[in-house]
Amino acid sequence: MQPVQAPFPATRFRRPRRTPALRALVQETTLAPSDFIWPVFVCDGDNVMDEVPSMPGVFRQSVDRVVASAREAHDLGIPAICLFPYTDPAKKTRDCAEAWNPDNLSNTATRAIKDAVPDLAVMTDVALDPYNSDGHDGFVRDSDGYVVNDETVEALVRQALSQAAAGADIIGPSDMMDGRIGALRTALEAEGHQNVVLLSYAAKYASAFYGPFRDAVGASGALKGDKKGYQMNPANTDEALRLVARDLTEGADMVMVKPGMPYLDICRRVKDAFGAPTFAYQVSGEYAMLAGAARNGWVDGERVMLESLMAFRRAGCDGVLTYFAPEAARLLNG
Ligand SMILES: NCc1[nH]cc(CCC(=O)O)c1CC(=O)O
Repeated sequence: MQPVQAPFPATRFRRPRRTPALRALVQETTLAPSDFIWPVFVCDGDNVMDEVPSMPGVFRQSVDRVVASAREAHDLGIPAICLFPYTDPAKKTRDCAEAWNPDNLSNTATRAIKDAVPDLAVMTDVALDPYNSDGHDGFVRDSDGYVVNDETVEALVRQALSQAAAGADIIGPSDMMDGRIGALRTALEAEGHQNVVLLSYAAKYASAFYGPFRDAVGASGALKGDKKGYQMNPANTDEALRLVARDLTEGADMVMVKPGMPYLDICRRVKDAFGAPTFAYQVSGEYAMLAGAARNGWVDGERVMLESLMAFRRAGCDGVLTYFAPEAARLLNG
């Protein structure tokens, strides 16, 4: 782009900023409820709404309540909901078998939502951490604590197939193992799930901003060590582009950058380089910062929320996973 402008006073940038009507005409980016995917935490029980202490305003919800939330999301114009299970610690094992139980919480909730609100897209998470007594996204090797890759990918395939069978529209592998997108795509094609969308967590960083999420799904206590052996180093950018290229080549339909706000440079580079549907995840720690400051009256909660979400769109994202989805949608709908 070659900006052309006359010298002052022929050019006055404040002219089109003078009134709301003029500002609306020159606005470059838009934000709408259709840009959101709403992540929700599912727990056992009936009529349970259990607030996550480090995420004020975010609740673990039993399946009946999640169905009500799904209906609410659909009514607000939010196209998709993303399920994260809070698994009973007694069901967490080293072989993570609960991950592909057809009747686990995630699959039960998926079926219930698709039954009640068929037009809402359901996204599910592929990774072993909610089911792993070691708290990791993959299997941990006894001898040295290494999170093994290829055996984990086999388990992720079983998990994803159970999610597809339950009716998931979008599957989001968040595990960062190598080769999983190709393995998932091959298995989905072979098992009759040709139309399941893969939204790859392609550039997922080893971030401290996931802390409140790990509380929400009960993984904090279980996790031994950190995830730096499979999630990305926050210092790297070129590697993110290589990962996105790799995942698109293996059959990802959409790609994600995670976390969001501290990584908008990555979003912009990914969108510019590939032009693929690009999403960012405004993660739990980002939510906690904004919602916590708002609760304390230190920032204007509604305005920082909408400004932060618009920033994702400005950075080139087609959409954003955000815990603010229903609140933001209500405001945007006026
Ligand atoms: N597979 C794990 C997973 N899937 C989504 C999140 C984080 C989401 C958030 O912080 O909001 C994480 C946490 C992690 O990698 O430890």
